[in-house]
Amino acid sequence: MSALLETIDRVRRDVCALHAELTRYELVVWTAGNVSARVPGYDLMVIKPSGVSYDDLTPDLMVVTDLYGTPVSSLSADADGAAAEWENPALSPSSDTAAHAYVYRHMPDVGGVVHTHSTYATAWAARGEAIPCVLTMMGDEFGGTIPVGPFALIGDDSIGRGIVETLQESHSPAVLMQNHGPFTIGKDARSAVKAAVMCEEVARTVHISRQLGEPLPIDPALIESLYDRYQNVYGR
Ligand SMILES: O=C(CO)[C@@H](O)[C@H](O)COP(=O)(O)O
Repeated sequence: MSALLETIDRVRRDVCALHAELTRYELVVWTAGNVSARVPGYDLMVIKPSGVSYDDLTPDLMVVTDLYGTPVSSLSADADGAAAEWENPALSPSSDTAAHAYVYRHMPDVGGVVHTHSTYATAWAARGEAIPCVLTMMGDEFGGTIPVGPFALIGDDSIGRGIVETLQESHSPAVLMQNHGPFTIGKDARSAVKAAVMCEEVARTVHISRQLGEPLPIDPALIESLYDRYQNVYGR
């Protein structure tokens, strides 16, 4: 099997397995939400099919598309110059494919994108309110506030434009798309899933904190320091 086909195989298995993390952490219900990953070295991505139950997702149902969201099942030349062909399922890619594709085209360091409707983060999105950085965990993972992106209709690249415009100037790997829910990015799909899990966790904690009174802000210089340690030292 060619290196490209092996890579597609691996990315499909990873993307499929990561969808199980969305249900494990209760970030989605029914068929809501989606995970995608870039196929390293190629202008290709892998994303879940639209409207399929999480219990029925299998690696071979993950759809390979180009970075405009069009399903593709062959390349005339892989990295070695050889033609490659693979099977795509007879299913449409996720309704958010154009949004994910836009992110990959405009943020070359992003290798994974995730969308959930996790309850607390989506509640903040419904109010169009950014989550203030009042927890060390937020300084660590998000490097500041989790911002709100614009309202955008589903289906074309409007959501993608909102994600890129909002996150380009921020440390945060998460954006709360107004009236919709969180979208997260990462160097790979696993990191984007982690950001989605963390986003829900801090959305819940800050919400509860606000029921008790006004959460205490953290000095921006200390947030930078937390972010730097977590991103560059923690776990090394
Ligand atoms: O909110 C949305 C659409 O943006 C998604 O969460 C959908 O609910 C899931 O759509 P598919 O990925 O199954 O098309």
